[in-house]
Amino acid sequence: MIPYKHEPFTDFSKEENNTAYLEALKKVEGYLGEEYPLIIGGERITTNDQIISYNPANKEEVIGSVSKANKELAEKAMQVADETFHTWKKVKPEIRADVLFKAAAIIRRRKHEISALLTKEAGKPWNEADADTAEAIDFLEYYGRQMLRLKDGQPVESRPGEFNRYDYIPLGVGVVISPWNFPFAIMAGTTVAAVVTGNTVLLKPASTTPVVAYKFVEILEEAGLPAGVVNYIPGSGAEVGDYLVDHPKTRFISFTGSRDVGLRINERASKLNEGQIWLKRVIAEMGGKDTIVVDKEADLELAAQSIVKSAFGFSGQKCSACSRAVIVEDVYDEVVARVEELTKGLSVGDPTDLSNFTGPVIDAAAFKKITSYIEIGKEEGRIVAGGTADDSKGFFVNPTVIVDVTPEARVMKEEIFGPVVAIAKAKDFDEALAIANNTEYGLTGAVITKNRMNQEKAREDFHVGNLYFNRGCTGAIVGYQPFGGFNMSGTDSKAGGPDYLQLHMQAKTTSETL
Ligand SMILES: NC(=O)c1ccc[n+]([C@@H]2O[C@H](COP(=O)([O-])OP(=O)(O)OC[C@H]3O[C@@H](n4cnc5c(N)ncnc54)[C@H](O)[C@@H]3O)[C@@H](O)[C@H]2O)c1
Ligand SMILES: N[C@@H](CCC=O)C(=O)O
Repeated sequence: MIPYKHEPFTDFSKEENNTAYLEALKKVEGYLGEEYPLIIGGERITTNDQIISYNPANKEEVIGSVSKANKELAEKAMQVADETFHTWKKVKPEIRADVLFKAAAIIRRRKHEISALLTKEAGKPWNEADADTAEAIDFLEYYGRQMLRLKDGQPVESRPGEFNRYDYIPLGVGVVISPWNFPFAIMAGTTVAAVVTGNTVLLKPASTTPVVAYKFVEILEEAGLPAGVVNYIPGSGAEVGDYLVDHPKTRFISFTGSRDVGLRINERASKLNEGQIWLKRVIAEMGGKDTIVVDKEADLELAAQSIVKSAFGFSGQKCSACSRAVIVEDVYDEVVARVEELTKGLSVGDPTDLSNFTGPVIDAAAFKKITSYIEIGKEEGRIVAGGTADDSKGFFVNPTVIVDVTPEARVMKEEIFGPVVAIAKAKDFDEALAIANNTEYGLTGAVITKNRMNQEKAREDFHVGNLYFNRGCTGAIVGYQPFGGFNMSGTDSKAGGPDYLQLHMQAKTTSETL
């Protein structure tokens, strides 16, 4: 087994990669508008009620129509997953891991096609789509290897005349609920973590990006995953989501999405339903209001570049995005001026065109929410770049910089999830850190400083799950920067980290008297 190493990103300045991506876009365009059934126990089920997936850069373009599960079909999927659990849990961990390695190999071969589908379905620019696909490969390779490490449990002590063991066994049926913003990586990572540990899965992808999730389930089948281990059941969060979260046979829920839905799931999952004989486990990765702090002793060009890239990459639609910057007053004007200049140089447009830095936001609801926050920002601060939007063809919002806001401003405290960054001034580094900590979230943060003492202060006191020094606050790599946050950012489950798989298993102690 070769050691884990993360999947390299594609260099699109190379002619051959550029050509390959354009060909992949053509391939995807060749299958736009197709219909996709549910997959329950390997059976394809087509429903009259359909979810239509649109291209957010071109509202007229249908990516695909996907059958929509209702409560009855969710119940059928639950029965299948529950039955399949009894056979899948007996399959050796090595074989389960092999399915992941094979799936990684298939995705590697179809890498640009998957990424091109992300460009069309989620509006991801080439580099962002490429990173999403690479991260999915990383999850498969990393979790496969982690399972091989954990398959014989952990060592414990034994006294003379005694043989003690500490093993991990699977939990049961897991409901995996994934978001649209990493529609391949997070959907795939959360699914395979559950699968490789011996559980069966009901996969409910986000309704705006269900087609790429269907392609993933097909890849798992091709890799040899038995029918019924992963069941593909797109549907309404309110109907299918609530039904499965409440279901007495649900053993755990792996959710990634917004704070409000995460809280709802956590609350419902805590209630005992008739026939339920366990406490449901909830893994919840939720929102963020992530800050880059700029110290007075800092590389100011690096600071501005980091803010702009982390705020506006994929139109700020990352839980890790820099949606607030706090800059020490000595360097405030200089950094703000450079952020303004860089932002004004960004091009926004159809992400199929490599020359556009960023594309649309995901849908009409996101467009409305983000533009209404821009209006709030006009009252709370001063807009120095962007502030405009256009939804005539797709949902385009220009990267927006709001400066001179107070730490208590709504644009400084609430997750906007779009290309909007709010900037506040602090009198010194300590005040900057206090402002950075004044949200209910605690996901990512970055500090740009050359002052070692301030860096160490931040290492201790900046209360976020992922803290970065002298770089931006997005782009965690599986196995290198395990990802997850504190407080309202979720259960800090650290996807892509050494403790993640254990969340999908329970430990069993056996003790034999010799
Ligand atoms: N912390 C992380 O790792 C992480 C990663 C990606 C995204 N996010 C967060 O996700 C959010 C954006 O994603 P989104 O808009 O898809 O989030 P969302 O909460 O609207 O939806 C997430 C998923 O939950 C489902 N859902 C909705 N209502 C439900 C219910 N009542 N019961 C069960 N499921 C339900 C949706 O259909 C979707 O599949 C942002 O807040 C972002 O910060 C967090
Ligand atoms: N893991 C990603 C963010 C995932 C949430 O949107 C990052 O580190 O940028």
